[in-house]
Amino acid sequence: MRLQVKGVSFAYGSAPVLDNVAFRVRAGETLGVVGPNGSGKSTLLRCLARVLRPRVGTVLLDGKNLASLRGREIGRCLGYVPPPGTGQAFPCTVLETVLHGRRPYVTWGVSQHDLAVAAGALGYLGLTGLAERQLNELSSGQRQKVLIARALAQEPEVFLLDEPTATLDIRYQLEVLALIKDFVTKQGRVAVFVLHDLNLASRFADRILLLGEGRICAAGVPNEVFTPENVRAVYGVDAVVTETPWGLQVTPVAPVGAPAGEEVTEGPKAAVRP
Ligand SMILES: Nc1ncnc2c1ncn2[C@@H]1O[C@H](COP(=O)(O)OP(=O)(O)OP(=O)(O)O)[C@@H](O)[C@H]1O
Repeated sequence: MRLQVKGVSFAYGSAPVLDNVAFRVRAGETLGVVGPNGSGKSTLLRCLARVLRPRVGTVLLDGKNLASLRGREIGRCLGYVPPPGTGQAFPCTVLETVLHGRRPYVTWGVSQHDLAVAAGALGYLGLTGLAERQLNELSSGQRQKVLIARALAQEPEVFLLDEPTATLDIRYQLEVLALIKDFVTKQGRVAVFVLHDLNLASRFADRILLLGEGRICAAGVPNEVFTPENVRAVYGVDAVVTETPWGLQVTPVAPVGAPAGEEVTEGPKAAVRP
């Protein structure tokens, strides 16, 4: 399954938010969408998830216009996890919520296979012991894991995850992104995730899209995108970028224009101001 975004522009009313955004994600690839607050990341993901309709441009899945998908086909193609804190927690148990991810496949009743897939997703996220708990009685991180488990149970062609790790502890930040990357790579699917953590993005995204004010400022593999110049230009932050065995380490040092006293006085200064 290949995702192709062609010239997408979007405005809330008269306020433009996305301007001519275009990119492709190949089967088996993960794309990390990064950028400052308000740069349009969530809006882009909502356009891909069909929550919003782009004013201009098209989104194609294997050449098929996303706008033409109907009914169950949408659920089989797109697994969308909204950012933490979005919407109400319904009066459902954890298991019921995850089973809801099987809805695009269920014809008459829930099958043993559906139950096994849901149980597997609960197990991956360490939620098995919480299966009978009410969703609205969970912590925000636990609730986020349930929504990720529901997307996993959905086995979609394209995962769309908006800040999936924002409320997760460091263990599950690594586990969730590794799990999705592994699934996508092995099954030839696609994942697009919005992340604020540039280090996680560098580690788990094959390619990066750096958004600034609704436009693509840089795109490519992490080494091409996460340069001190790009971080400075888009975030207004001086940063040190170092290579580690686990991907790039982007260390924000100081906002551009900060008083001299707030800057680092030791370390690889040459990388901060090349
Ligand atoms: N429902 C809405 N109605 C009007 N304007 C909106 C709406 N949602 C978002 N916006 C505006 O659109 C712009 C992009 O918002 P968006 O949520 O896509 O940014 P983001 O990059 O995801 O930001 P953040 O990192 O803060 O989550 C912002 O200026 C925001 O104020």
